[in-house]
Amino acid sequence: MLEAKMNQGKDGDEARSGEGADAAAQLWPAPSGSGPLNARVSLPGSKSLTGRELVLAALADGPGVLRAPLHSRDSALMIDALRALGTVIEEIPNGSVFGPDLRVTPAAELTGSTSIACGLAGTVMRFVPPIAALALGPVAFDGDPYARKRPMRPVLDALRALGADIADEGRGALPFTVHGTGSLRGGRVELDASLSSQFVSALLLSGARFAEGVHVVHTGERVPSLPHIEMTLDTLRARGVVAGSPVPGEWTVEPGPIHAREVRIEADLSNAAPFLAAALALGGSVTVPGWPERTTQVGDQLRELLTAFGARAERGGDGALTVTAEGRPRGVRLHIPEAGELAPTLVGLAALAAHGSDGTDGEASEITGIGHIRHHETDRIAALVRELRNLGAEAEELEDGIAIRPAALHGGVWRSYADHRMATTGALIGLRVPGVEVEDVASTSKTLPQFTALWARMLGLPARDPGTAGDSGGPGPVPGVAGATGVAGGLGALGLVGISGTVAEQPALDYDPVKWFGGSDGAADA
Ligand SMILES: O=C(O)C1=C[C@@H](OP(=O)(O)O)[C@@H](O)[C@H](O)C1
Ligand SMILES: C=C(OP(=O)(O)O)C(=O)O
Repeated sequence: MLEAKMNQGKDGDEARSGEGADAAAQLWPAPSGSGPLNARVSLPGSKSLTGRELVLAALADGPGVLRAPLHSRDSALMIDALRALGTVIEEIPNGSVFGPDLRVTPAAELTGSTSIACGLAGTVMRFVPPIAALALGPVAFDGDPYARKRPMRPVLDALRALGADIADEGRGALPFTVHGTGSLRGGRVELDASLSSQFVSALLLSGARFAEGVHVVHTGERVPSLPHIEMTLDTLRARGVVAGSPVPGEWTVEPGPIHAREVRIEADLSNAAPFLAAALALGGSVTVPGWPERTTQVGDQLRELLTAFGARAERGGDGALTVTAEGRPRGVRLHIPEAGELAPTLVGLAALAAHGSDGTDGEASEITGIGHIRHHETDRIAALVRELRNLGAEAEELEDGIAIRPAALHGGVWRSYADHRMATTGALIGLRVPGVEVEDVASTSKTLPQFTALWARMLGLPARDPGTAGDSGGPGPVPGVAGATGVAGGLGALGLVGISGTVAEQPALDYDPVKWFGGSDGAADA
């Protein structure tokens, strides 16, 4: 059994007490401990699959059902967006602690004259505008403060070229208004997707409903996160749509019906990353059940990626993946343009490899091919380097990655920048480094509202009563964050962080897309 102790932050109770305190300013003392772990962690549904299946169900030729979907801030925003456009989405109780199934009844005619909140969800801000173009009437889009900095120009320009009328005052970013006319011509369009694969997925997901379908031709250098485009094609084909990639860098979707279906959403394998990585941080094993035999989720690459750090990864006959390790990650050299979503966890492991077993015998690492993660929930390269240095790491920004040299880590505040994967990376480092306090752990509600409770369960710590926030800290819900609402109601037993959590203003980072990508195409002004 793990010997775990709770880190008590410097300002401890004082920093956490006070009704209505800003959740973003709260510090969550990351539990540290000594292994070995022997844990089994079940995870809710995939963000990327839930988002796609919601969109396709809303565009389908009849009512459909999503079994075991994700319920989180991102999926709640997607549900709200589709409802605003006339889709009926109802909950079907299923007894799961992760929330109900969903019945989706497409609108007879998509309706505009509404507004859509994107939060910080790339999937909502990119996947919904093409649907809005198919609705009748203006649809105004906006999001969290930082969402206005995420690149949108390539997908907005592509939609215009396909026949849409979009007003963005030249920003190439949120806020903008799509003036839907009820239909879109579609056809061939060129677009630079080097900043995000979501630009391509956005056009493909709605493409079957365009009069001429869609043929997307990528014009830039590398397209990141290719498995996510493969996932888009896969979900389309499963609904009878003719979709493919005739040559690398080009994708086609034929016009035609998107068939309604009942679909079971796989567990989120990217959200498995920090949990499986914990086996490398502390030693022992962590098992995630429900690991699909075949999947388009990039999280499946964790089997190889964690092996590179020195772990063993085995998928058992029962469909559970177990990662086992000795309790000290090795240094790595990884080039992972496909797996940017996993990068924060892998960088966290690299920092622990550099720390070594006692801060004196660390190994260097370099993780590259991830320049596009500067455009995720925050500039993840700058944010990771800044927070690692704050804990004593020798970390350096590369143009498309991060280099880490051996150095002893120490405790301190780990800022999250409203980024769920920054928060979970702080928790991972805190397992081995006492005294790490994660600011805004509530940001994990973006894709995993149960993060702190599942983390506690993995460590054999009691999950706190949701009503006792503000005490000595630990893996309970975050004080000052609204309780579970809407579709996620009733998950209190897991002590989840509310999905309607406070939106955090992020500390300023030197976010300069022009500097990093040599052109302003697709990037909002910093
Ligand atoms: O389509 C999707 O569901 C996603 C695509 C990827 O985006 P990028 O291509 O911008 O990396 C990924 O990182 C993101 O978390 C989810
Ligand atoms: C990049 C991510 O999210 P988004 O869908 O908002 O782009 C992510 O979840 O790591």
